[in-house]
Amino acid sequence: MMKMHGLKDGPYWLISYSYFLSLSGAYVTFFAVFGSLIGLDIFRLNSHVIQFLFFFIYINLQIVLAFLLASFFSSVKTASVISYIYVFGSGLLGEALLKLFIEDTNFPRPWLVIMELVPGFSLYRGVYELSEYAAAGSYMGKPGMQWGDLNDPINGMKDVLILTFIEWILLLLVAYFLDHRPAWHPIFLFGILSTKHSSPSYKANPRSKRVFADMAKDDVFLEHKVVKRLLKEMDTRNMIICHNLKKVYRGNNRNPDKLAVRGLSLALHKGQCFGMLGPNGAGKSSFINMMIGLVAPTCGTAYIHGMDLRKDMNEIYANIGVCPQHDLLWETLTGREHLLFYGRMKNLAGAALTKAVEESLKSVNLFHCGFGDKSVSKYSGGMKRRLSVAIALIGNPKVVYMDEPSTGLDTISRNDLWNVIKRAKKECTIILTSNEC
Ligand SMILES: Nc1ncnc2c1ncn2[C@@H]1O[C@H](COP(=O)(O)OP(=O)(O)OP(=O)(O)O)[C@@H](O)[C@H]1O
Repeated sequence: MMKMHGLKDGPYWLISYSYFLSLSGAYVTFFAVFGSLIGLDIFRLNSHVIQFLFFFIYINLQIVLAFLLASFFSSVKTASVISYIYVFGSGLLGEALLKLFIEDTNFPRPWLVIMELVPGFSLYRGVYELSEYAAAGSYMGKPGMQWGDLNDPINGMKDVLILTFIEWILLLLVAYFLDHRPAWHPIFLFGILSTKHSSPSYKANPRSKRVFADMAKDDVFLEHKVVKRLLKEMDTRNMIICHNLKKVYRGNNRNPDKLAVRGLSLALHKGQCFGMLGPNGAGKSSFINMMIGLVAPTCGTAYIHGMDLRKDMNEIYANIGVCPQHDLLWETLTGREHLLFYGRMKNLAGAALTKAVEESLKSVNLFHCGFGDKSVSKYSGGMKRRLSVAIALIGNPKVVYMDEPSTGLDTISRNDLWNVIKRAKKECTIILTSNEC
């Protein structure tokens, strides 16, 4: 969601990574300090440098694994269940299986290293070695594992440190790579093949054909022609051109495929405000979601000021503003803080940012009576909607998408909102949807 407001991949990764690293770092430090204070030998006797290295590398590996999981699972619940199974499973297996193999001197060492490729097992091995050295040190009145002990042939810590470090770097690259999904990635290819496979299975039912026949009015054909001419003349600059944009959701559990957007062609100039009216399920959100890169079109494309939806989404994000169907606001932040945050993402800074935020608050009637400085939890539905519109408009985007901006508003709030939109359309192109005629 942050991406569509202009947050670039690099800062997003850096912020998320730093956040999880500081959280896990604080957690492990607390354990180590608390453990030392209550006299646990494992923390007290072993070299602090080795402990730091081991836990530091391991938490980094754990974060990278979480990033990797996130690119495979779209559902948070599935990802959480899999993570819990993995954590408990690897812990139990470590205790029941790996421990036996570590203590069996006849068990081939290379096999142990292979098993420790599973991060949960390498964690188990590291903790096992630290506790063994601490116990021996305590028994003999000596320190636990020290730097020189890493060369001890029965000490598995050196292997663990090397393995986890290599895995951290490799998996970091894989996670970053998967997040960007280049076209030739095997998983992506599988996606293409399955889409191709499923596309022919889509058959428009006779009823939907009839609907199309009803809708295929002269102005629709005219718009198709205009788009074709513009594309032929390569005149896509300063315009929004949708060319035969289509969305089919693949059916699952024996449900048929669902045609949500049927080959939409459209040409819009700067200063135009294009409204899409239609009942629930007409495909309005699917169209907006394709235009803001949330879902990929099944076929067709769109050009936003010459940038192709299929290839230039990152550049497009920097030029669009989005007011989603449901307000995505932080209840604890004020309206001003929201606008400062999103303004910075649109590359505004210093006096320009302060001015833009003030003007923005005034334009949506949140400036007077100090509402801009109250937390969003105190806002009414209409005020939240107006703030979402202000967020979409900040930073002078070239195109603004608003998905049902007036839903749930009373007549006065709705009039206020239309006035805001009317003023804004002088500077940009606005595409909005509504199910109220
Ligand atoms: N992810 C999805 N998977 C399958 N079908 C979907 C998906 N998203 C939307 N649809 C279906 O596509 C059709 C169009 O949905 P869409 O949300 O685009 O319509 P809408 O006009 O925006 O309606 P609403 O105002 O209720 O949001 C609907 O029949 C909907 O059930």
